[in-house]
Amino acid sequence: MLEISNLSFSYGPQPILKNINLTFRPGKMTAVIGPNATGKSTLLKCISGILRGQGDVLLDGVNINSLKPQGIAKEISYLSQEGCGKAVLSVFEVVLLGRVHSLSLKVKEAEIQHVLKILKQLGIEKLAARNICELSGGQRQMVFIAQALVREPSILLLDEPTNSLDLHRELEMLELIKQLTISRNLTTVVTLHQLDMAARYADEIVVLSDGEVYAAGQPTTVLTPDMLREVYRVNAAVYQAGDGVPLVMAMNSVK
Ligand SMILES: Nc1ncnc2c1ncn2[C@@H]1O[C@H](COP(=O)(O)OP(=O)(O)OP(=O)(O)O)[C@@H](O)[C@H]1O
Repeated sequence: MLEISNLSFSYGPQPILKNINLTFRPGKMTAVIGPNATGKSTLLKCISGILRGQGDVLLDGVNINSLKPQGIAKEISYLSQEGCGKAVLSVFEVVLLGRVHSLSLKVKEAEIQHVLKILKQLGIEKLAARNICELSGGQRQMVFIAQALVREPSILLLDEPTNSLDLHRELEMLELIKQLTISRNLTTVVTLHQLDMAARYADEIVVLSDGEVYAAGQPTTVLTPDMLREVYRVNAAVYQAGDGVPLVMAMNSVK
């Protein structure tokens, strides 16, 4: 279980995260939503140990800041929004780097098979020998997701994982993340801007507003016209799909 207790963080004088308290459970996928610049990425960075705030991030009761970097890397996979820079690496090598905590100079056959399996699972095995920087934005995104998954973490943190993906790939990706969350009992936290996708795939939704938790709970209780007006400043109706999943129909921005 992942617990965040009284977490606050600031880059400078302005507080970005303000006294956040949340619990994320194994086998469940949580979507963190909210307008731009409300602190979603910062929250994931604090959970992953990249940033240190005030308060506690507890993994099964252990403060992650007390773990060594290898210990954190073994438990937590974090997919950031940042790109690959200018690295001259093949797709295979990029994904293999996801196993860095268990690699030695001579790469074992089992590690190679691990990488091949995840490439196949994501349908990107044909890209294995390509240079990462020569791929399209969507292909690159798939590779970094493969890198996050190949680590076999217990906590999976994905910052806008469906960025740059077409609609088919987007659905495929969220279905895979959901399926892995259940089958591997992962504690999965994703930031998303697509509210209908959050409603369909997340077990719980956390709404961040100006660095604070505005609401947290099941999609049907969190996605309301009031929340959309107050947090997103849009007038919207919320319908129900045939299977009961909320559907957000935004109508206009609130002036
Ligand atoms: N490295 C940094 N140094 C200073 N300020 C930063 C830094 N990174 C982010 N911020 C600021 O912190 C605030 C929250 O940023 P963050 O990236 O967490 O928001 P977000 O909710 O993920 O936004 P988006 O939906 O646009 O990706 C913003 O005001 C941003 O400008």
